[in-house]
Amino acid sequence: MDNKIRIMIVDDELIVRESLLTWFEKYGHEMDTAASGLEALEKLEQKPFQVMFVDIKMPGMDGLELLEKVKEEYPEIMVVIITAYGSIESAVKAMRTGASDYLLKPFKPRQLSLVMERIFRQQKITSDYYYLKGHLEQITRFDNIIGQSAPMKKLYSLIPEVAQSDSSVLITGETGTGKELVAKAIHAKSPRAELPFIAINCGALPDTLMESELFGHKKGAFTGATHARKGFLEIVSGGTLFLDEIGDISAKMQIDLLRVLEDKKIFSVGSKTPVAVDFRLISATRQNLENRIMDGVFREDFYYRINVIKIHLPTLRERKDDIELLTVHFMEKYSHETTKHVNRIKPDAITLLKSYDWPGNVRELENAIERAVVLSKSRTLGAGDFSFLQPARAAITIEQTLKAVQKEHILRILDEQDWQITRSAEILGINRVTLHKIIKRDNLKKRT
Ligand SMILES: Nc1ncnc2c1ncn2[C@@H]1O[C@H](COP(=O)(O)OP(=O)(O)OP(=O)(O)O)[C@@H](O)[C@H]1O
Repeated sequence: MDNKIRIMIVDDELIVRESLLTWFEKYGHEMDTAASGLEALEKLEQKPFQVMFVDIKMPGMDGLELLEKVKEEYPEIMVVIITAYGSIESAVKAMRTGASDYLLKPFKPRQLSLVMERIFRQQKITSDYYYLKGHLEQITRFDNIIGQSAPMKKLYSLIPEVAQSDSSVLITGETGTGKELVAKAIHAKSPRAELPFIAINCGALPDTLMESELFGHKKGAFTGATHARKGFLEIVSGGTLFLDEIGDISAKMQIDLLRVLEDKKIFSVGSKTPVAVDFRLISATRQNLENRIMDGVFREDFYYRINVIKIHLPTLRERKDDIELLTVHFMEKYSHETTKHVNRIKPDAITLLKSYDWPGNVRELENAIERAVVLSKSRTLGAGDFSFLQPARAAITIEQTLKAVQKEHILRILDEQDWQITRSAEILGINRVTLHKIIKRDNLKKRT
C-alpha cells in the first residue's frame, strides 16, 4: 500500500474508530474520523477525502442515508460500508446504492488489507478515466483558451492557419473577450514562437512616452534621457508585437507606425541613423475602427495595413454554452491557487451565471469565480455565493421609447467603462462634452 490517501472513518463506536485509525496510520494515510453522519458531511465540506469507511448502524442518520448523500454530492469518493454479520441484506443494498465494498464486523487485518487492495485497483481505473477525460478536455480548449461553442471551434481552426502567415492581424471584440490570449496563441503557434512576444497597451501611454517606448531614444534626445534606450520595435527582434487598444493611438503615431510597416526600419528619437526591424504585428481593439475612420480620427491607409487578417471574438453573452466549462476551469484554477478545494458548483449557481449578461465578458466571469472561491466557507458554490452580481439588464421591449433605450445604452457603456468619460464617449461615437451634457440632462448615476 504505497499510495497515501485521505480516509474518513464514520462510526458511532469509539473503539471501531480508534482501531481503524491505528491500523491505517501505520501506512501513512491521512486520517480523520466522525461519530455521526452529520459530522461526516460537515467534514466533507471542509476538505476532500478519497475513501470513507461508514458504519451502517448509527443513531440519527444511518450509514445508508449517508452513503446516498455522499454519492449524490461527491460521487468520486469510494465508500466502504461496515456491517455486522447477519445484516448482509443492507450490505447488498449499500452496494446497489454505490458503495465500493463492504466489511463484515468483527474484521481481521487481513480482510482490511484485501478491501484496500480492491480500493486501489478501482482508484487506478478511475484515475485512468480522468486521464482520458483530460485528453478529451484538450479538445474543448486551445492552449489556454477555453470553450467548445461553435464560434470558439471556428477560432481554434483559424489560429493555426493565421499563425503560419506573417500578415498583420487585427483582433476585435469587447473588453475581456480574450483578445490578448488569442494574440499569444497565434504567436505561440507561429514560426516566431521562440522569439519575444511584446504587448503594449496603447491606451495607457501618452503619445510622447509611446514614441520613446516603441522607437527608443538616443542619449540626450530629450530632458531626462540620460542614456540611450532601445525601443520595443527593436527589442522584439523577429518576434511578435501586440498593440492593444490600437484605436487609441494618435494621428502622428499612426503615420509613424505606417511608415515602419512599409519601410521596415526605424529612427530612434534624436537619431538620424535607420535601424532595420523585423516583427509581426497583431493589434486589438474594442472600438469600431470603421466608425473612427468616418469620424476622421483613424487613418484609412493605416487601418488597411493593420487589418490584413481580421479575427472577431464573440462576447460571452453570445456563447453562454461555454459558461459552465469556463466556470469549472476558473474554480479549479482558484481552488488550486488558494488551496481551498472549492471544486463543486450547484445547478442553481450555473443557472444564475448563465442568466447574467457579462458586460466584462470572460474577465468579469473569472473575477466573479475568484471572489466566490476566496469568500466561500464550503467546498460547494451555490447561487448565494454570487449575490454580488448585478441582475441581468432588462432586455429592450417594443414599448420602450427611443429615449429610454438610448439612456439605458449610455448607462451601460458608462458602467462597463467604469465611468471613464473619454473612453465611453469614444465608444458611443460622441464627444466628451456631449456626453457630459447628457449625463447632466438625464441625471445619470453610477449603478452599483
Ligand atoms: N476563452 C477564454 N478561456 C479562458 N480564459 C479566458 C478566455 N477569454 C478570456 N480569458 C481570460 O480573461 C481575462 C481577459 O482576457 P484578455 O486580456 O485576453 O481579454 P482582452 O479582450 O484582451 O481584454 P481588453 O480588451 O480589456 O484588453 C484573462 O485573464 C484571460 O486569461
